[in-house]
Amino acid sequence: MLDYYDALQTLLTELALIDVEDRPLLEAVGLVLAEDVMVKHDAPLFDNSAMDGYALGGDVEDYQQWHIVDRIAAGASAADTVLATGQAARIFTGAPIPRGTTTVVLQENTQVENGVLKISKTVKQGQNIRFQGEELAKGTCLLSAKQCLTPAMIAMLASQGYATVRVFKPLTICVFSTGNEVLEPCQPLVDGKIYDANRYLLLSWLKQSAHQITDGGILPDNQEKTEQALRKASQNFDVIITSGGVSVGEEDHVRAAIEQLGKLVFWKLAIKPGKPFAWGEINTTKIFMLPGNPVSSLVTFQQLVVPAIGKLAGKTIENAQPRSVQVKADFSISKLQSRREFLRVNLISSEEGFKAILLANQGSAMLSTCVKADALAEVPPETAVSKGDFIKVYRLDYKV
Ligand SMILES: Nc1nc2c(c(=O)[nH]1)N[C@H]1C(S)=C(S)[C@@H](COP(=O)(O)OP(=O)(O)OC[C@H]3O[C@@H](n4cnc5c(N)ncnc54)[C@H](O)[C@@H]3O)O[C@H]1N2
Ligand code: MOO
Repeated sequence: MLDYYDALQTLLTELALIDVEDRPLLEAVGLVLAEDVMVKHDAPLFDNSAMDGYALGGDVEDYQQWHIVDRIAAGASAADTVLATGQAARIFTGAPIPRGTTTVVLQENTQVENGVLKISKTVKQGQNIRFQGEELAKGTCLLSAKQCLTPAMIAMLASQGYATVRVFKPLTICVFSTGNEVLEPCQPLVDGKIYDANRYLLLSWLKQSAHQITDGGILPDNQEKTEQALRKASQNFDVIITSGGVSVGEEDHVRAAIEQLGKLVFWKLAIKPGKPFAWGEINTTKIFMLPGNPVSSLVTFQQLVVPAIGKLAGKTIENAQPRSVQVKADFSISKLQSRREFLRVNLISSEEGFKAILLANQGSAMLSTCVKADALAEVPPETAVSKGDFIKVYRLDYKV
């Protein structure tokens, strides 16, 4: 059986797609930046006031009162004003400070009578001024390539006057369920049949991403129809994801179909749940085949396919890795397992930091535990856990 981290490394090393395009900022969030972006303008753009108040000219310790000579609002220019010693200008947050300003005093700490300003609290030189370039200097790197664009990055690009940004193209992804037993939730329930959970899990998860997601429906347990549907999908999509029919049963047709159509890699992963997992290619289309049990689908999707999609979407191997944090176990496990376990846990905040509480019902078909869980706690093979041990958890945050 293959170790989880070896499987992850193989996927992240082997997979890459590289189409790029320029997109308006608001159509780029969640996509991966294709090139480094430089600081076009110093930030702040010009020396400006951090507060509503008064800009003061001259040495603040020497003076008790100032003559107000100007009023500068945000958006106005201060180019024509020079404050001499003993002069002040009414000023607002974000407004450019005039030349000669040595400090800005808060309006709450002032009194004005007949155009003369008095200050009720000691002020220091250089207070409440945001200086040009103190945050970012023109010509330095603003954002480095191959990271996923967050709303903060989009805001940063806008603040630098970028209207478009070069990103890796969104992926087109098609999701299928498989199996004669699987029904749509709108269909009447018949003996021996079950309602589809996996396709709804994967589609709703993926639809939160910036990629283009298509519902491929349910494939019957029929070799010819499975092959037909996958051949057609491979002509239209970058990525195909299936669930079910991947293990060793006679009615498991997906693997056989991919073997006919392209290249198949089948893994027995040393993880629980999620042992049978396959991936492959039909021409340039990448295919991921998840095990049918819903929790096995969820675990392999989060721990392997989400990182693989990240890499295909342009991320570096490092940025595509799933992120774990260390928390204290609030449970013990003495029975050793040969496979690495991903257990559904709640994370509870305590005085010693976050603790992982093990949920009941860890069976690989028990989806209700996923509804309650905050994270997947990892227990390495042949490892016991004692209450208070630090363990790795992967948050169940449904990100792509
Ligand atoms: N002889 C063996 N049998 C099984 C093995 C094995 O190694 N030897 N592995 C077991 C493990 S572990 C898993 S996980 C499952 C995975 O099997 P498949 O990927 O072939 O999945 P199916 O057999 O099609 O289905 C398994 C299970 O999940 C239900 N299912 C399938 N699709 C859906 C769906 N869209 N929504 C909800 N539930 C679904 C299906 O009805 C089955 O109950 O194989 C074990 N067997
Ligand atoms: O490993 Mo399977 O995924 O136990 O259900």
